[in-house]
Amino acid sequence: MLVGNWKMFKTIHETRHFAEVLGRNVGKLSADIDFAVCPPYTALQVAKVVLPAQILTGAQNMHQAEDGAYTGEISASMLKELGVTYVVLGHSERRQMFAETDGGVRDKVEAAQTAGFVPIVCVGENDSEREAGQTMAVVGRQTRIALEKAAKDGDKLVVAYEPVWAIGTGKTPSPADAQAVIQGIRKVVAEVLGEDAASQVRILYGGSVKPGNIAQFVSQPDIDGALVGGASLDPESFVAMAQSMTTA
Ligand SMILES: O=C[C@H](O)COP(=O)(O)O
Repeated sequence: MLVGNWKMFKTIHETRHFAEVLGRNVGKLSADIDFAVCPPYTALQVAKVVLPAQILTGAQNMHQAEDGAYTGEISASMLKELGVTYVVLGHSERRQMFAETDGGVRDKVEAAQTAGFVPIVCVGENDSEREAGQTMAVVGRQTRIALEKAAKDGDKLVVAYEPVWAIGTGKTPSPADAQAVIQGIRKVVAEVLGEDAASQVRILYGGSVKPGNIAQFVSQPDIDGALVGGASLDPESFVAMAQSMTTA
């Protein structure tokens, strides 16, 4: 699975251009890979209309309430109308800069699944937690709490392991280190949701993924794909990553 998280980049006009370029390159995309892009809310509609059908869309966040006085927030029913398939939840930028909590992510996961979306739950340790040897404790806690109210169906869930220190920095863990953490996350999914869900759930790696390094991550046995920020903004780079995955 290859997911582009565009963060606060791309206008409607820029999204249309990306989608048109991908449309011209659709023959290069393997049918064996699930593709998605997660544009800003304002560009979700044009992305859905112009992207090739093989590329699904995702939102970058969602409020857990059905509606209400929540200035600046967006609900599941609003995203439904936009044809969204996935919702990224608990991204470290939301945890760090917008005070998202483990319990809040758990409530959003439940609300997103109830609405029929597949949540992409992000977990990851920061630099000091890593240096203190707390990586598995942190991602284990984040995963366990996020899934407390989740469906026991691995097809309805994606988890993304994104070490905070690797996001947008050009630094990455070794593929073996990423594999070890993701294997640990899969064990936590098994504890919370059962073995069947753990074997079905897709667990992605994210953090400074590029066309030149994606193959070494997705060729690891427990890594089912990548959640990509910066390198997903350029359509040629998106296609190059898809092609590297095919040969991995
Ligand atoms: O959601 C995506 C991640 O934050 C990774 O971002 P990056 O590929 O720019 O490091």
